Amino acid sequence: MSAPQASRPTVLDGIVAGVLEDLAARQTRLSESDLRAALADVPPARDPMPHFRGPGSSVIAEVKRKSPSKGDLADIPDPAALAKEYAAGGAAAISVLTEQRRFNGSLDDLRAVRAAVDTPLLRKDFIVTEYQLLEARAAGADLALLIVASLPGDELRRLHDSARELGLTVLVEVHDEAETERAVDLGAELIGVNARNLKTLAVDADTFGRLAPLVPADRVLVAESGITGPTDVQRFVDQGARAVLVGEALVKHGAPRDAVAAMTGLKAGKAEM
Ligand SMILES: O=C(O)c1ccccc1NCC(=O)[C@H](O)[C@H](O)COP(=O)(O)O
Repeated sequence: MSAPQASRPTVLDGIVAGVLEDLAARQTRLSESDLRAALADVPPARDPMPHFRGPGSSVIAEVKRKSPSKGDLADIPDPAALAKEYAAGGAAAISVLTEQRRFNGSLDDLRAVRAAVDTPLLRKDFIVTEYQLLEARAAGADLALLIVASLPGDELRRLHDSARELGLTVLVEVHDEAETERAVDLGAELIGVNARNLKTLAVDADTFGRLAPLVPADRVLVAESGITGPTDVQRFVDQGARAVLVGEALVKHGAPRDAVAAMTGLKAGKAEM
């Protein structure tokens, strides 16, 4: 009998490996106890849930320079200026990609955006340790992303509980049926369905419609990736999304404030009218 084949590392494995190397370097500069001490000066996290549960679609507008699937998207020399445009357009939250190697983001971007707007902020990264949650809160984030695919076994619950103890709202991201079941069992209040397949990086717009029925109605569903404009948003709202997370279409748009405004406040059922 031949030995079992080790499964090949996925795109996600590669990203997380780089994230862990960069994290180790930061941890040598700032100990976890010093980071915890710094939290004493940070105001409490904002709660984005009332906005998401309010009438019409909410937009989580992303600051995203680059991605593994598309390469360079936009320069964004001043993320704070872009965030102000998003806020003026009515974004319910702003997502800042802080991963450096593949997305060209940083915690400095998050801090700059925090200083510029009062809108709830999401640290969008590949979070696999409590230290990264502490960094998120210390930089002024109100939400943190946890990707179910990168958190096996008890890790998901452990980090979810730690994030909640820090006052962070958690966006729990799923890609398929099994991950959705784990998110629901966890009791996640905010569940993001990411249409981007992490093995092929292709976006499948039907993913949301497939997974949404598996999520109880008391949870808030976010549709993520590949959303190009109000027509896409309307389709996801009709399928049960309360919010959409949009990166590429906004960073490439000449008028991001107007683009956010056009995606905000859409109500289920409008598409049939
Ligand atoms: O964007 C990628 O190529 C990517 C690849 C691997 C893991 C994550 C990736 N993106 C993170 C995101 O989830 C998106 O930035 C977010 O959903 C916005 O997507 P889009 O509107 O399509 O830029």
